[in-house]
Amino acid sequence: MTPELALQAIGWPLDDDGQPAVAEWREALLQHPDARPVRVIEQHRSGYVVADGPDTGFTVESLPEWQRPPSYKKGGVPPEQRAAVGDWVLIEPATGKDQIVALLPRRSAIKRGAAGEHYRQQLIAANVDTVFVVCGLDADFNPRRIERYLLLVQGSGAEPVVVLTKSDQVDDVPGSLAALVELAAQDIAVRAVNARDPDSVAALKPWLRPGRTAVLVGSSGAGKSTLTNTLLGIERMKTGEVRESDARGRHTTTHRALIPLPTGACLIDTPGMRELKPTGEEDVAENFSDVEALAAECRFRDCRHLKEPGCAVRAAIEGGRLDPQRFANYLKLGDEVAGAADRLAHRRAQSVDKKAPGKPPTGKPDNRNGKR
Ligand SMILES: Nc1nc2c(ncn2[C@@H]2O[C@H](COP(=O)(O)OP(=O)(O)OP(=O)(O)O)[C@@H](O)[C@H]2O)c(=O)[nH]1
Ligand SMILES: [Zn+2]
Repeated sequence: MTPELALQAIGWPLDDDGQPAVAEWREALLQHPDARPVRVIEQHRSGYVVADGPDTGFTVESLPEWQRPPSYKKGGVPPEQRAAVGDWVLIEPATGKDQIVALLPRRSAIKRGAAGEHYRQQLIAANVDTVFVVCGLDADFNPRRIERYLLLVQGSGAEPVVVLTKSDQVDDVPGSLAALVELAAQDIAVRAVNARDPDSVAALKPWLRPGRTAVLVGSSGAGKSTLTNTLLGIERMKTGEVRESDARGRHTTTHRALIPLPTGACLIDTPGMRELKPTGEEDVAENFSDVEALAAECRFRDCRHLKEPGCAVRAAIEGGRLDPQRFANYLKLGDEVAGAADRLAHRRAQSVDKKAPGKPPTGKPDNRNGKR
């Protein structure tokens, strides 16, 4: 594999003349004749892990101005202007590690609001061509959640494609598609697939041409790992089995940030992209009213649905009326939301402390009674 083709396999938009298909990138390469492009696959405080092809990864020194804390006003660079996963940077040989000398302009940037008192943006992935918003056609099917994801993708520069999985498990696929009819009206592609079937998943190939980068987003159990496996043609990632001993939802998938596909495209898999992290304000009960209704029938009010007698939830699972995976997911999301809610409450308590009367004024307008 030539160096150019190795780069293409991890998303480099290679043109017929061997140069990148982005004019600004060509210019940047001309300005740095000793530099070569690499893609960021991991971001750390001390530096970056980058790749120059499939199955490579090495650390490089970041630009000095990216190492200063964001609060450092003079010469400090705000976090969203520093390289993130998916970014292309130019590196030059230096004593010790190679050194980043430039960040190539982003073709797209997927961001989300970070939970917290102060509004803060978080860059999740850069230079993504396609965001597959994955949603099951089974009980997971939720047009409102799809809209939430689409909102995240909107304005990023990446194209959203809604992928409805588990088409083999439901009778009324047209009915679900009808519920998304407004999306088609907005020119957003919607594809129903059986994520386990390569022929069916082939419907996504138009977005997986060589040099293209895609990400899969969607809630747990939507079928992202299954889709990835089918696209890879091998059993690479562990798909979510019920985590009996680990119902608290530890991730079983082995993490790898850049996954080259046989089609010539690549997938970026960052934890932040796999799911929208709950902010702590979500109501899990709303999404799992079936489980909540069952739980209300358990003999003990504080039933944890493990081995307690008179547990209506376990009875429903054993009787085939409740999908154990759905229940496992209910526990997992419940834990996530509870954890996030704790952090949120903690942070709010801290900010109340700071604004407690008696402290010297901060010079900022007093918004003690204002709404957040
Ligand atoms: N029959 C059928 N089963 C599917 C399909 N897509 C996913 N599944 C099953 O649904 C379950 C969850 O799928 P995963 O691929 O693990 O879901 P995920 O989105 O990767 O979930 P997390 O790793 O928790 O984020 C697995 O048992 C899959 O085999 C599909 O199209 N058809
Ligand atoms: Zn119970």
